[in-house]
Amino acid sequence: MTAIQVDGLRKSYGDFTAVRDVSFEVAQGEIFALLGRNGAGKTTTVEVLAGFQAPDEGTVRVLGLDPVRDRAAVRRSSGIMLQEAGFFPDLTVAQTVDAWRDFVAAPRPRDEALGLAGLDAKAGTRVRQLSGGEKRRLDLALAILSRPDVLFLDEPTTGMDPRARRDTWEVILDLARQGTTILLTTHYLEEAQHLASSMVIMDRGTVVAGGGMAETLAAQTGRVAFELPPSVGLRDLPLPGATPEGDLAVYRVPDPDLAAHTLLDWAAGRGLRLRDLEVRTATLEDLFLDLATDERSETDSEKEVV
Ligand SMILES: Nc1ncnc2c1ncn2[C@@H]1O[C@H](COP(=O)(O)OP(=O)(O)OP(=O)(O)O)[C@@H](O)[C@H]1O
Repeated sequence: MTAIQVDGLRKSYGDFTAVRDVSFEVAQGEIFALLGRNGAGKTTTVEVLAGFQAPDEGTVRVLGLDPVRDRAAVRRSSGIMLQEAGFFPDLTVAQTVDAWRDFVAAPRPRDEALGLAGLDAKAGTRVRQLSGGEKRRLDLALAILSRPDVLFLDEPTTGMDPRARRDTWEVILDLARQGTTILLTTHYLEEAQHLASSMVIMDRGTVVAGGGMAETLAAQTGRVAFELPPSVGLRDLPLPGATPEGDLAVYRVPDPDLAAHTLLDWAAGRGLRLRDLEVRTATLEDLFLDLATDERSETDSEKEVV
């Protein structure tokens, strides 16, 4: 079943169009990543989905409901963790959770929410004494208080140390396993690759890539790089298509393992060593950087025309 549906979304601030013709769907229980550079339109999209802003054009549905028209029902079944939460600095963590519990029907017990967010040890600490990463955890504790069916997480692990980030990933995966649909934005591409089964990449308000995470990455080329042995030229190599990058010969190929085998066999037959050999399947970061490069070359060619 589709939990989140965005179809032809457009949202402007005055003359500036922040989101243009954005469409995607998120299945129930799925973790979906909304990716893009600063200003791409991710937060705007999340705010429309959460009913904080009305779309200018297009249709948005959360659990089949219109977040603006059916605002109360959408609020009841969704949780949201935005980038800047307003806390009362003098309340303790426990008092903050208790205050929020008053606004939620059938909330989780306080200790359960704090436990899930990894904040048990901080219950008695005043909010103003929390670190940046701990504040994000408190945000998460509040967002999951109502056991939401749909959870919007806007950069949920910003400011967390690597351990806390991994712990938070476990919480997010656990929630998804229990059936929660999760839409997250993040600048940590490793995080998106680890958590999400589908994604879209936005740039300047539009979707520039998207689909299933595994399928999208499988369609990307991997990389094989090594230092060219002395007195060997690119043309001597057994596979065509190598490009020079400094001292390295670099292949971008669909099956980097196979290419590496061929190259190693060839080198062994000649008593050569392939120093600094690196064999990598494509990562989300490669895709992201490739898109950025394409865009730069587009801009360059536009400049040439002008
Ligand atoms: N209230 C507003 N008024 C005017 N412009 C806005 C407003 N909110 C956002 N924008 C602009 O809309 C664009 C998209 O912003 P948005 O916050 O959705 O991007 P984002 O992808 O979440 O970026 P980041 O990764 O930096 O959080 C930006 O250029 C931003 O300056």
